Amino acid sequence: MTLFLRPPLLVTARLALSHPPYRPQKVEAKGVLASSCPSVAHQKPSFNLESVSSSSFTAATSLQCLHFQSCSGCSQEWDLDQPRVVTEARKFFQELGISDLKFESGMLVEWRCRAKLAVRGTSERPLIGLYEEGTHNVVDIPLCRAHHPNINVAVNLLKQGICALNIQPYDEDLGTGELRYVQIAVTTYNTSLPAAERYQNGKVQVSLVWNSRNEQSESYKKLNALAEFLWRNAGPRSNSHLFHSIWVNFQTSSSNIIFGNRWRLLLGERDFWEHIGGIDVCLDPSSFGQANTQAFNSLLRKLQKYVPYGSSVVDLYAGAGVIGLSVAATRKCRQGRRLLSLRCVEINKESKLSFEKSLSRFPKHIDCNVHWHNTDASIEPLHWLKGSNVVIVDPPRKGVEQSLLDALREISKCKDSKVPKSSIINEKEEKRPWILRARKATVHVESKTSINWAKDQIWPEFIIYVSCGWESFKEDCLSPLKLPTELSVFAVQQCLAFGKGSCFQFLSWDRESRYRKEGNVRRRFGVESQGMGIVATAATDRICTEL
Ligand SMILES: C[S@@+](CC[C@H](N)C(=O)[O-])C[C@H]1O[C@@H](n2cnc3c(N)ncnc32)[C@H](O)[C@@H]1O
Repeated sequence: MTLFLRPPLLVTARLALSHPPYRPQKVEAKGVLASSCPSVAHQKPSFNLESVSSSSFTAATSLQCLHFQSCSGCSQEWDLDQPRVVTEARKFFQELGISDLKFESGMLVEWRCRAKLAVRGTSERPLIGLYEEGTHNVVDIPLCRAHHPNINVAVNLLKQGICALNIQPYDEDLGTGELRYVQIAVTTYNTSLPAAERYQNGKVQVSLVWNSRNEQSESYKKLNALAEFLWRNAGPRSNSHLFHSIWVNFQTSSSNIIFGNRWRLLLGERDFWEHIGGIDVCLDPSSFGQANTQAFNSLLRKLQKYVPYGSSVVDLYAGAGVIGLSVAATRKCRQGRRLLSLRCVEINKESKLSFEKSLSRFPKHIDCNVHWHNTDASIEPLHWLKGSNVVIVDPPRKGVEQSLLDALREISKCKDSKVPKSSIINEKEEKRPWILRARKATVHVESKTSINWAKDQIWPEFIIYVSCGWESFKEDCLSPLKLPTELSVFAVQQCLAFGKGSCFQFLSWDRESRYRKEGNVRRRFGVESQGMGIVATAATDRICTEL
């Protein structure tokens, strides 16, 4: 019995245009009957090259995706290096007096290293993909061009496992079935390979969202059989080692929330490392991870330069603290200047473990106070802003919460950054236990050398806004900017989603060289830089935002 590990080559005008073909590889599947399993090769291309005028068509910058018409993931097919939102962004910033917006394009296809896909259909004909626009009908996307190719390989193998083992995809209406979603993440961190080969040889972490409460459920045997099927065909002992690990997430809720609270590692390595922004980061499947690894890395490299030495940084919406830690590591001690403190604030308690693991590989010579708090940043926002001169916000698509915007506005209105003391209830007077709990860091590392700085007198001087929602970003950044603010919002990350998050590019407005010429570091970060930069990168995930 043979199975195709790689999706069979689909010969279409679209795919033949520019990118190299997949090489189908035969692997043995022991004891399973896969002959009736569907093959992606049977899909018919819907693309008609003749309908595209030669002048408007450039293979290198076109999506060339078979699923474009039906899938809601992408909304721009041509000129991916000139996303429509860039035009809009230019206009938006020009109206704010910023004309030197730079745009830098990252990978146009195969950039997505993390995907959450719904599993529907039947065991004979599983559908694994995204919802059709405005519906809950799943569109199968086996040849998605945005996905890292190994995500498609994993999906293809998963389909064969579903079919061979008679796994029942989830039925939303009835609440029945076994497999609801799959999250697939690719790590490109493999130091045994030359750097140039790491991306394409990324290893895949699969998380199967299983419709049962726990390991005691009847269907658990089937789940194990599916995991073993994947492992046998593409685990470390197979001809082609694709999988890094296989996890299960138990979820029985009838809501639209993808993940339940219970995660278990079934096979493979627990720790999933990536090297990004100059540091090693560990990302558990339960913690947030950026989808576009390369774009995020590039963003971090830019963002770091905006943080002056000697800063105290608060990273709100921090997830596993990747942004904060990478800033702390790269703004290290230099000529006596260093990052004084880093506080990360994150609502998802699952991110704690990833943060701790990343911290365990944090360069030992970097000495600053590091705190990670598991709480809602919108409760008591002034408490989180106090003591930091740099605020990093990286909110979900809906943008920054009103209470936090209000707090930023309040700070920006205060002369000399002096916020009324009454705004924050002090430690002794605060009676609410949940507020006190939130203020206490869940993870903390104190600096080895005592650092004296007047925490109470430090308030944010500037904000780095990392955004994955253009509409909410516009609203959010207009509100503080309208004010005669002392705050400078000067670096922004924005996902240039062609629709619901497909391709991500970079935009940056960079005054660095001008300021350097002036030789005035203070002005670079001071009240003068009223403008804002925008840097684009990966979005979160697509299904979540559509639900
Ligand atoms: C776009 S992600 C960014 C995560 C992180 N900065 C990174 O790059 O990996 C947004 C994060 O904000 C968290 N979050 C959402 N609402 C929050 C809130 N009110 N307070 C704190 N964190 C929140 C989410 O759990 C998620 O981890």
